[in-house]
Amino acid sequence: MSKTALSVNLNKVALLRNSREGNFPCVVEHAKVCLDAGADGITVHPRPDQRHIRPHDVYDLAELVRPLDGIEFNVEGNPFAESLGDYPGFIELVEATKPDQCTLVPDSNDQLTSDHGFDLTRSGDELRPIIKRLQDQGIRVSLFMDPDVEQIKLAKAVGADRIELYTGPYAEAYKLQSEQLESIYQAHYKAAEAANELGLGVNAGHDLNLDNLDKYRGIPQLLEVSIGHALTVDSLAMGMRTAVERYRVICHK
Ligand SMILES: CC(=O)[C@@H](O)[C@H](O)COP(=O)(O)O
Ligand SMILES: NCC(=O)COP(=O)(O)O
Repeated sequence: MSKTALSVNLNKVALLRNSREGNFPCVVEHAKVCLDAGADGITVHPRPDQRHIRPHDVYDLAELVRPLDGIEFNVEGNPFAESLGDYPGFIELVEATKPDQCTLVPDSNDQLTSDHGFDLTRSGDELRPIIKRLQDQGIRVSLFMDPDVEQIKLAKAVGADRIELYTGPYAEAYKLQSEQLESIYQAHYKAAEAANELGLGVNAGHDLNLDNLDKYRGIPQLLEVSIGHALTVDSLAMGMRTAVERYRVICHK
């Protein structure tokens, strides 16, 4: 099994920082801790309401990661998110910071968190020029998708480089050890197989943790997982360096 890149999502470090004036905890300093501990990349999800990641975080992290060989910066968000206050609009922010990868996510501004993939039968035509516009600037484009083979075929048709499989329902089924766990896992397995056959890279994320990650690594040719919420909670108990090392061991075995 080839290694899976671990991209640490720092949204929740920013959430804690935003709960007081000032810059404590510092997002960039925690990115350095994660990278020193062996993370393969950093992910952020700048939302228009700036509940956690703010535009300057994206600039700061792009500057930190850019010179680091083999380390990637992944910026996730709603491609149709418009400017709001000093939030410049998602695509504008991505174009200004030029991350290695941009993961487009169909989130509305009022969502608590990301909870579904794209329906490309509805948004595919709108996404196609956005995908090309980012790719023309050297940015790899990934689409946040549910494990639906027909939708995965549309992701290829609109020109995506990769998909990110939304693992929320898998994580929930794993936590409950529900009867649906194996069927959900098989749906992800089949979606990844279809993506690989189409030449789409496979990423995954949302609610992955130290319990459910090992099983999920059985997904074929899983290139990257982005993990933030559970890893940050784990960091409260064991420290961020140890937490990242624990996730890295699973990702790289
Ligand atoms: C797309 C996804 O599942 C996560 O990348 C997302 O960043 C979670 O967003 P919150 O951290 O705002 O819940
Ligand atoms: N794309 C998933 C991500 O970046 C982090 O999701 P979570 O681990 O915070 O649920």
